[in-house]
Amino acid sequence: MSAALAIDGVAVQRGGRLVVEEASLGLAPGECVVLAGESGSGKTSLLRVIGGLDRPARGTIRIGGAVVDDAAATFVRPESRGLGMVFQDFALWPHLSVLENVAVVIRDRAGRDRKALALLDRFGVASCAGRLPATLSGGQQQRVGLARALAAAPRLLMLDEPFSSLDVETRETLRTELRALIVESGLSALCISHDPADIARLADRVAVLEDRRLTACTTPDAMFARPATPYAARLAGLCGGVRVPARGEGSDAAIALGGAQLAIPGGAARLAGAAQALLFWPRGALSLAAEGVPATCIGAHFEAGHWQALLRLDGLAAPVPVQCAAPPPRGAVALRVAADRLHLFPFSG
Ligand SMILES: Nc1ncnc2c1ncn2[C@@H]1O[C@H](COP(=O)(O)OP(=O)(O)OP(=O)(O)O)[C@@H](O)[C@H]1O
Repeated sequence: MSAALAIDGVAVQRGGRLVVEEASLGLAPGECVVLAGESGSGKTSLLRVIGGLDRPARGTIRIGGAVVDDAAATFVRPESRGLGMVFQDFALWPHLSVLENVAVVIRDRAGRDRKALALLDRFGVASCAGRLPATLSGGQQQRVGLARALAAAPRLLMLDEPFSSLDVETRETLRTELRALIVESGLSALCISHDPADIARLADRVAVLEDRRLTACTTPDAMFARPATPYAARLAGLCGGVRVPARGEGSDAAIALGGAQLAIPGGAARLAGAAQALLFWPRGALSLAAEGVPATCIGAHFEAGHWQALLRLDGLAAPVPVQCAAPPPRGAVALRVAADRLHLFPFSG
């Protein structure tokens, strides 16, 4: 079966400069890929090119196996690409009712309103059918946006930060609904987001735009186990991001943490000669113990079912949160560090 989307060697230019130098990515039918990257890294620019709103400077884009743009003579217009698009700002037509916003996209005129109403019902906004978009809440407008994106029976759904302007609860509900829709309908989706919660709930794989390149697309668990960059470590939900002095010692890396020296097995290669490292760790790799790295507990808070103690360590500007069974007393504590679970990146800032 053809890939739902295949982009090959795509470069994108905005305002006369290359914002994406090289992007290659394939999406299998029924797969959801989250496209992440820092603000300004070119995510929207890449989505616009796939959607046919702009042309690539180089490369080839295929949808369902057919070339829709080859940066030369071949160009299939956006409305003929079989895409459903959902935008951050909803982009509903303000002068049309909710029902009309969805119905107008349905190609087959027979039973248009009935089909539009069924889609609105699926997203829980059928009761808003006669209203204008401006009279709806953000969450309701985004539900209408999803219904409209599906109305043209797309092969591929493209979403540009679809939940970013919604409150936490609506965001969580819509994420779950979208995931269910993708799984049940077999739709493929490419969703721009830099929210780790979107990755956790939606992504089969994650593609990251960094330094104008799309890095290898990987599953969320592989990204958690072996993040390629500090940005990927944050996205994957690892803790930390603290900067420490470091040096190579044979094949290991020796880091200074809170006045103690720790050896990270096999860390020298990852350090690549840098004198400082950025450290990340999975929750649980740092724990309070009877003996270990000296630290000072400055307080604790309860967070989603467990306690987090805030520790100050010598030489670190920011306090380090550490999960614990009960809040420890303030003052001197010791920290056990599972050095083999630390992730290390060279830092040269
Ligand atoms: N119309 C434009 N003309 C010139 N430059 C542009 C235009 N639109 C975007 N850019 C620039 O292209 C780069 C990529 O922008 P883009 O909006 O694709 O990034 P993004 O990753 O989607 O960012 P964000 O997460 O903030 O939405 C940025 O440096 C931006 O300033």
